[in-house]
Amino acid sequence: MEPIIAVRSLNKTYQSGFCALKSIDLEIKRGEIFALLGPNGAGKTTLISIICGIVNASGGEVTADGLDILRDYREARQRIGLVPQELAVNIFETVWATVKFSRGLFGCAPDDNYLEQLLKNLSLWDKRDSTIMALSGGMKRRVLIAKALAHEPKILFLDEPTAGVDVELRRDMWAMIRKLREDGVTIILTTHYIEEAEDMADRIGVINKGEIVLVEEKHALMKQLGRKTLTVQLARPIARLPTNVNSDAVSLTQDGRTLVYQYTTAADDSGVSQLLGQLQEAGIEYSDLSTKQSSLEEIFVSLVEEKQ
Ligand SMILES: Nc1ncnc2c1ncn2[C@@H]1O[C@H](COP(=O)(O)OP(=O)(O)OP(=O)(O)O)[C@@H](O)[C@H]1O
Repeated sequence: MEPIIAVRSLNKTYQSGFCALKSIDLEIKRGEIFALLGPNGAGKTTLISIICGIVNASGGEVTADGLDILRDYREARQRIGLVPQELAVNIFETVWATVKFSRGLFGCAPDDNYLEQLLKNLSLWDKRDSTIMALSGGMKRRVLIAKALAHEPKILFLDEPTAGVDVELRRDMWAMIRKLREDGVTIILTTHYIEEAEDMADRIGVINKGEIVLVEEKHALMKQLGRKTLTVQLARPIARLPTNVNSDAVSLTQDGRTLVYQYTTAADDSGVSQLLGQLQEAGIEYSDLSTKQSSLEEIFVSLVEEKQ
């Protein structure tokens, strides 16, 4: 299937001479939730801004829903909704006027029923006659989402949608984003909250210093690069590791009560049963076993560090 967004050899050098994007190639699949992760200044906002037609690229090309973002600017832009990081609305306007104006801006026929439902979904219907100024921070963020969705885009970009949002609202927003995906909207989000990507994304792209470091299915990424730690609680403390256990892979805590073994989840044979067999051979009893999977955060940090 044709990707809904195709980015080819995209470069961006700002007027200052700073090269923010270096030959980016990226395809976004129809209907997916794609999370773009990267440290501060990696180029996430620059990339999104180019796709949305806010910043000009220095080279390369981008299509959205098969339309060239430069040649077919209006049509391509009509397919896209953007929730920016910062408030970009007239704070003296009401919520209702804001979304209505936004729909008109993209040349869509008025549809008050759609806008009513949209505001209801975002728990903003009661606030439709309030000015933006009179809303709480979380409500203002929801207005930005309503504004981005007012013209029924097929593609929604969310630039750090939940930064500075409380836990409850964050959970509501995640649920809403999933619902949009069910309705067929393709979602691209940037985030610093790795748990957000871990929880929601189908695929993850990592960008660092203007380069795409990796693009992968989330599950495959976690499987490939994931590490697991097995902790064995011993029934009685021991002074040193038994000689039949490989001391490169297994360590004993100082109090002699716990063994720690790290292994990769990609390998067919984890080595766990071998270790337990060796303990049995050496006559060492254990009282408990637990395993912990490395988080996406640990994977992400190691990926970015590798490239430093
Ligand atoms: N208008 C500009 N002129 C010059 N340099 C810029 C401009 N806008 C951004 N940059 C630089 O480009 C780089 C990428 O910035 P960008 O905002 O795309 O990063 P980001 O990944 O979105 O970061 P953050 O996570 O902090 O939002 C940064 O080094 C930034 O200083």
